[in-house]
Amino acid sequence: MKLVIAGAGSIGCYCGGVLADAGHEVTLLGRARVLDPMRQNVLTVTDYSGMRKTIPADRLTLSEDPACLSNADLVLVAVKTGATAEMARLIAAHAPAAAPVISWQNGMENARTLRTALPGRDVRAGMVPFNVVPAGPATWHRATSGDIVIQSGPGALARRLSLPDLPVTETDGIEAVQWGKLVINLNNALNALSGLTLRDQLLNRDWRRLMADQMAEALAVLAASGRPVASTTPLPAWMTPHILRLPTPLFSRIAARMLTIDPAARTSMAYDLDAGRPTEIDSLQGEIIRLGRETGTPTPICDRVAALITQGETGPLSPDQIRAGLHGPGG
Ligand SMILES: NC(=O)C1=CN([C@@H]2O[C@H](COP(=O)(O)OP(=O)(O)OC[C@H]3O[C@@H](n4cnc5c(N)ncnc54)[C@H](OP(=O)(O)O)[C@@H]3O)[C@@H](O)[C@H]2O)C=CC1
Ligand SMILES: CC(C)(CO)C(=O)C(=O)O
Repeated sequence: MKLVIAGAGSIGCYCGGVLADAGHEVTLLGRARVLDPMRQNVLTVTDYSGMRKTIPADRLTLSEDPACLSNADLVLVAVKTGATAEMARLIAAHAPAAAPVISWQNGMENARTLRTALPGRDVRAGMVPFNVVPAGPATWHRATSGDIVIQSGPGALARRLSLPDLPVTETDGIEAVQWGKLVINLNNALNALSGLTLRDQLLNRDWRRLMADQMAEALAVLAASGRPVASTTPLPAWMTPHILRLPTPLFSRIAARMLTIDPAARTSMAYDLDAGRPTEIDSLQGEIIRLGRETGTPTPICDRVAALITQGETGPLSPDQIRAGLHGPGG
């Protein structure tokens, strides 16, 4: 299949590399600062289990020119939320109308944005559960596990994309899966503000309590608004806050898989915050805050975390420093 990855960054380069290695014709549409090191060398993708693949540049099409979208049988969108509207405009201008477009992005609004800009096209939401971090020039490392899920539709796309190293499944209930992922992604901002790796954050009970309280707040909002939530981890969504609050030795035993993380892994928002790039806070905490207002459900922790990020706080902060600014029941 001819795949154009619209947004060559962590997710795009990792998944693009694995798909190209398996024989797909992959085009990476991205920035010169990302593509040039690949042109000079190879694309390397690695994972937590020791997998390592090197894909020579001549096995890929690397382009900064959106006209490369005209070559797509399928477009996989992997830009950050703030860049989706512009990417949607480029897809509308260049990609064949028959090429399905799948969002491999976090948050609820990306597929909506793409659908609005691409009326009549097969636009699907998707969910990437795992973390990918840059690990050197032209090298991306998958730090956690999980299978990609896409919204079901014609063309057996999941089967055609799925690989042993990159399983992809389809679901009729993608909205619930996306909400389940959003609840997990609320930690992106806490991780960014903590200055810690995900593993060190998870091994600290004060951080886990704050993560749990924020997650419980979001689950209450989603229940009040009648939104479906499907867990994207081996634990049911409602149980996760309780597990997070356990003492560390018990948590480490019960949630061993949560801790199967590369020691250096941090959330995608941590990289954005460190680099001074816009964050996805409005499509993560922002979604919960908006639904909280609609349903009259308090969201003090999401309010506080969103305010810190929006005001330009870069941390590192402690859980107590974050709680210190809380108003209402979470404080
Ligand atoms: N990283 C992760 O572990 C995970 C990320 N996700 C989600 O996946 C999505 C992508 O995240 P991630 O891979 O981390 O993002 P990155 O920021 O690493 O990659 C996106 C890349 O796309 C580039 N880009 C943006 N607009 C264009 C354009 N018009 N033309 C060409 N290139 C463009 C960006 O450049 P520039 O910065 O210059 O705009 C950037 O290099 C997000 O929604 C994220 O939440 C989901 C699961 C895990
Ligand atoms: C870390 C992970 C996989 C979950 O929060 C993620 O989605 C991200 O980094 O954006």
